[in-house]
Amino acid sequence: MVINQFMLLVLLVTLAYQMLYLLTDAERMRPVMMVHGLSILGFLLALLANYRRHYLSAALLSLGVPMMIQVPGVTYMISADSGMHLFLLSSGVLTFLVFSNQLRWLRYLFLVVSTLLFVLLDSFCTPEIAAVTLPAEQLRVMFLLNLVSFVLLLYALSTLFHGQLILQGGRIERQARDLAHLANTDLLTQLPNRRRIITEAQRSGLFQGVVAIADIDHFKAVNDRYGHACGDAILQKVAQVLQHSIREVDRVGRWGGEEFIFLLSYSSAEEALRVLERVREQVEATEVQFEGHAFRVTISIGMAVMDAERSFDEALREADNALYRGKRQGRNCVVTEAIAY
Ligand SMILES: Nc1nc2c(ncn2[C@@H]2O[C@H](COP(=O)(O)OP(=O)(O)OP(=O)(O)O)[C@@H](O)[C@H]2O)c(=O)[nH]1
Repeated sequence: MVINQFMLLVLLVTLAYQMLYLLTDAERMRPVMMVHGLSILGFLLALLANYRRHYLSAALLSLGVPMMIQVPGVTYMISADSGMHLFLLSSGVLTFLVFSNQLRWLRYLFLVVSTLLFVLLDSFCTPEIAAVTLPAEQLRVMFLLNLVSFVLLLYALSTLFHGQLILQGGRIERQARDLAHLANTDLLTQLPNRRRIITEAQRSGLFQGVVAIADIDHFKAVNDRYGHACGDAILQKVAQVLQHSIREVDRVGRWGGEEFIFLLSYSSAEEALRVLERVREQVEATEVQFEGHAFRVTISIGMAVMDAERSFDEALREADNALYRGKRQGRNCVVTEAIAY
């Protein structure tokens, strides 16, 4: 893509010069026009190679033709006083555009060859031995034009690399965000997964709140009777209900299997119990549609307070014990260490 754009640009500039010489000084500039003609042929071949996906040939032609044929050829014809050979100094930067990292030896080769060529042309191509004799004033104007073009070319290349860097940075940032999302999200329910919840609970430090574990009742029977896909649909629906039944400051995640976990920042256990009781009722009242059938499930919830004296792990153990008791007491209930609703 970049080779194509670069080639088209050089081709257009060369064609423009060719037209200018043809219309103004065709007789005198004939040797230069021959070099340009040869270069145009090379550029067309480079474009063709690129189109046919022969990328190495395209890369070699796209840098080889201007650096090894056009610039040295024209400099030799009209002398180094034209400043044409300055463009050879940009080859070091251009090689990064044309050759991939696997071909970096070609970058060094082009850099060395074009620098040597620059020194040779600058030392030996004087106006006295030039095949085309141009007035000193015209050579001076050409030198200035070539110098400005050379600086603009370097500026354009820096802008291009800078733009590519910004684009790449944005892409890496997006990929990192996507990866973090994938690593922290449960695929089926799209809730935060166990790892995310643990990280958040540990990050909260002396967090005053409630940990609760909710477990779908008799879920194995649903799976066995209606199939795993039906079980998945129920898990997704229950996850939605749980997510919508808590405040933004609270968290609910999938703990694993048919278990969900809550991190609630309520000031008292009674308040948290009221909220969890409402969650339980909402799940009970929700109808899950699957392949034309309607299903209802219930959940049992065990909860425990987490504070400065009771760590997340301890509170989690207690919530698990409470849940176990809730299951034994008949399910579809919210249980703490002391009270069952
Ligand atoms: N469809 C589906 N089923 C799952 C998934 N993860 C776990 N399960 C099933 O959840 C069921 C859990 O069963 P049990 O632990 O025996 O508990 P239960 O049948 O809900 O009974 P109680 O908890 O005592 O009310 C098992 O059949 C698991 O295969 C899942 O991602 N999708």
